[in-house]
Amino acid sequence: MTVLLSLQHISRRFGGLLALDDVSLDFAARARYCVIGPNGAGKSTLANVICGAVRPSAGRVLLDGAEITGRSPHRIARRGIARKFQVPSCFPEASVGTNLRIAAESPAARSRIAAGATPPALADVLAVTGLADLARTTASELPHGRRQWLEIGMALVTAPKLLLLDEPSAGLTDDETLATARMIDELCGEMTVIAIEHDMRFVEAVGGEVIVLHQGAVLRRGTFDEVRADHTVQDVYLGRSAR
Ligand SMILES: Nc1ncnc2c1ncn2[C@@H]1O[C@H](COP(=O)(O)OP(=O)(O)OP(=O)(O)O)[C@@H](O)[C@H]1O
Repeated sequence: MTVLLSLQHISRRFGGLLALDDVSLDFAARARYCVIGPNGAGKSTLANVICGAVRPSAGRVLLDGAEITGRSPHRIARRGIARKFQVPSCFPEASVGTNLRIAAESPAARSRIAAGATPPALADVLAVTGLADLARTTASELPHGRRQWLEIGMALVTAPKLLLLDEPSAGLTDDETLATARMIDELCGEMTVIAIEHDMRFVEAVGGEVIVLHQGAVLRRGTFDEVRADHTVQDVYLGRSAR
């Protein structure tokens, strides 16, 4: 496999608490992953380390073989890691199309183009995010699910190598949850997608590799079926929150 992102012996302490404990993970290019685990397992800290919001106490982060450990979020975004947070960050008074154009002009997008990346056409982004009929709609008028998709679209126009999604199915209807999983399936032809999730229906529908974190360490990684059948995973996580 071609490794896009490599986490090597990552630890992160917050005072006396070890939020990440010697985590080593490789993520392949153009693949999809879901990171699951109980509350406090270290999922957000892992995402924060990847995108530069949190500096690891130990270990290295490599993107395409180049070390990015401890770089600022802006510099990491310019290297091709885009993150969509749970809380929307689009411009509410601007239209869907304008929001996408603003994101396409961002420093991250410009750096990616300068590095030789080809950003997708806005029409393609509107199509893949299911927003083709809503390009002129003001973002604040979008229902929650569509606004989440706009946020994904705003990440896509920066031509990322890696798209990091924080609980992408939170607050979505069942249909929207499945549509988001299908969207990820389409996107991972172009980029790696890592979703931090709680909703096991979504994790199943995404269908990529599942990484289970527990107490800051990787408890298990495998297919959805492998992870679901694992007794330790059932004990620490699935027994409490799966269907
Ligand atoms: N900035 C911080 N300062 C102190 N402790 C922190 C900080 N960020 C995270 N932690 C602690 O690190 C541990 C892991 O937290 P993290 O948010 O990464 O877990 P999580 O798996 O994302 O949990 P959740 O599913 O509840 O969001 C928790 O015990 C949390 O309280």
